[in-house]
Amino acid sequence: MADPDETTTAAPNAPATEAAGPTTAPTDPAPPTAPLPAPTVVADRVHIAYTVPDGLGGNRRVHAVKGVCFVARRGEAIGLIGSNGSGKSTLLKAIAGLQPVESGTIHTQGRPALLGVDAALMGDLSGERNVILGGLAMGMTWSEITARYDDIVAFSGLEEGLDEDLDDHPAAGPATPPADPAARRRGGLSPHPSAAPGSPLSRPLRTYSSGMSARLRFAISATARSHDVLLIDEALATGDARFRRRSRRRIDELRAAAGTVFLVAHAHAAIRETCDRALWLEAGTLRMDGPADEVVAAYEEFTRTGATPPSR
Ligand SMILES: Nc1ncnc2c1ncn2[C@@H]1O[C@H](COP(=O)(O)OP(=O)(O)OP(=O)(O)O)[C@@H](O)[C@H]1O
Repeated sequence: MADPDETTTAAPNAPATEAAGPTTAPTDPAPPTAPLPAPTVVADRVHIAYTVPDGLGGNRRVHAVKGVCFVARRGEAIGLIGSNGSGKSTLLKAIAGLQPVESGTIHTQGRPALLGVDAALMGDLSGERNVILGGLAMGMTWSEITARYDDIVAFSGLEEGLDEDLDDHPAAGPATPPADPAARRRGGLSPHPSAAPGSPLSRPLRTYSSGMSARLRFAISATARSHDVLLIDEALATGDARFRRRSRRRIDELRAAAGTVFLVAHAHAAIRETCDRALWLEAGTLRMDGPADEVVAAYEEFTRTGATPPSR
């Protein structure tokens, strides 16, 4: 809203001739509101249910998402928070088009990409092979993966040392010799990638800490290509502060490229740092939609005291 004081303080600087009569401000003191950025995802009364065996030979319906409505716009980073089993991952999968809705609709603009590599990555395969697998799962072509492989690995930080992010403070030396990119190229990604022996990327994914595999997953999705709608599930939950900063920068870049980012994370710091808006789901229902700080604070209050915000 325009500040009346501010409007009047402009008048003394106006030329005397103009000051004598009714003044016409050179610019409108209350310019028309800028048009809202274009919607990228519109969820309209979305219900999603699973059918699961009831153990008695019949089936039981699990109503995971109940009548959720929201509009996401270009340039937004939206956190999804809520208790375990509240429907966050289900909603994310539905936005990605991987989970049918029972009723209601989800319209998406452009091409949504879920960090769907959770399902696709395989514990017995090396990190390097999982980069390829994850890239394919993200819809990249073979040549796109080859072209971006080094970026993905660099972003993950896995060749720099396991739990160090070397953005700001290079460690004295990595825990294992870094893979020689030239050697890896000689080995080629097709048909058999070959990370240097001893590199974390040569080890099976199941030997990674949860933080390491989270980094790899995030690196695959975030580096893969620019997305109109990027959906990230828990990727930032386990990264250390420096990795989170790097991730946040990347999310900012994606937003600057006019995409929309959805992030599911139990770590509220990640939501606060990364998102400007948050949706709070509880037992499948959208409890609150608003500025990330406010929604996280209300959710934290709820988890402490059971208090819920006034219904919308
Ligand atoms: N494939 C499935 N088959 C049957 N029920 C499912 C399936 N996936 C999720 N559910 C159920 O749907 C509900 C919502 O689950 P969902 O994983 O979406 O919640 P969430 O908020 O992401 O949980 P968390 O925070 O624990 O990851 C839960 O009751 C869950 O048990």
